[in-house]
Amino acid sequence: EKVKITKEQQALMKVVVEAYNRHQIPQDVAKKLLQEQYSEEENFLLLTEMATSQVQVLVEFTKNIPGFLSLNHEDQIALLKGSAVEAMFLRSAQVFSRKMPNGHTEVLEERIRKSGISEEFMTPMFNFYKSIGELHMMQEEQALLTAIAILTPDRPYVKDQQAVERLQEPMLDVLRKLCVLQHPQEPQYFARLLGRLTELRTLNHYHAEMLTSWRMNDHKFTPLLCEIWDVE
Ligand SMILES: CC(C)c1onc(-c2c(Cl)cccc2Cl)c1COc1ccc2cc(-c3cccc(C(=O)O)c3)sc2c1
Repeated sequence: EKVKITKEQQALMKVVVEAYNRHQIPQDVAKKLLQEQYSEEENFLLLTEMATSQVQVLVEFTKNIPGFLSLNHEDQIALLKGSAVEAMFLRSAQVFSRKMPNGHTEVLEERIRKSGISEEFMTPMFNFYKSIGELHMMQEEQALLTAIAILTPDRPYVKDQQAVERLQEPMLDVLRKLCVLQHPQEPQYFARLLGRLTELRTLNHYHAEMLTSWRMNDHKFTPLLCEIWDVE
């Protein structure tokens, strides 16, 4: 049957996409990736600064997701803590797939590869970046997929999962319709996007180990990252 995005679905998408585009890492912060030198220490410090800036951006974006601020306050925190790493993988993946004009892509890869992350995490991490790049996602899809990842009901410590489901479902609905309308030649496209969310869950586990090994080598994080990742 003819798929049609309703007026209210258009409005929901508009709010999410505008919030996604409005809240970005400040360009002077992103530009540092190109300027500073390349020691493992310098790479780690730069990536820590990017992640800290990204978490601030993520909090502002999340506050603009319709209904999020009406959730139970503890659940809001649980959703942010539970999705931060996934949202940052999605965000940094877009840097790779966007093929940044001013060489951010190579520089970011170089810095991630030389920041004290052990080899075993590089493969799954860069496989994910590659699989996102191959989707050539539109910004509407990126914004909605990030909102859907944040609104995952079964994160640890979420009390009212139904309330989160009620916010996530309309996002999934409009993303499904958008995929059908934008990728008519690829009926499985929506399923491929959701498959990325499953891949992100596995990256959470790798990331927890990355944090442990950084801490074992006495790497320091910022207070915001310590809070969101429950370290120190
Ligand atoms: C604490 C730090 C060492 C760390 O620990 N784990 C991770 C991580 C790594 Cl490695 C990979 C994936 C996820 C995480 Cl969470 C990180 C670094 O996380 C980040 C997070 C977001 C961004 C956005 C960027 C970026 C660049 C240019 C342009 C833009 C742009 O949006 O224009 C964004 S770089 C960047 C680095």
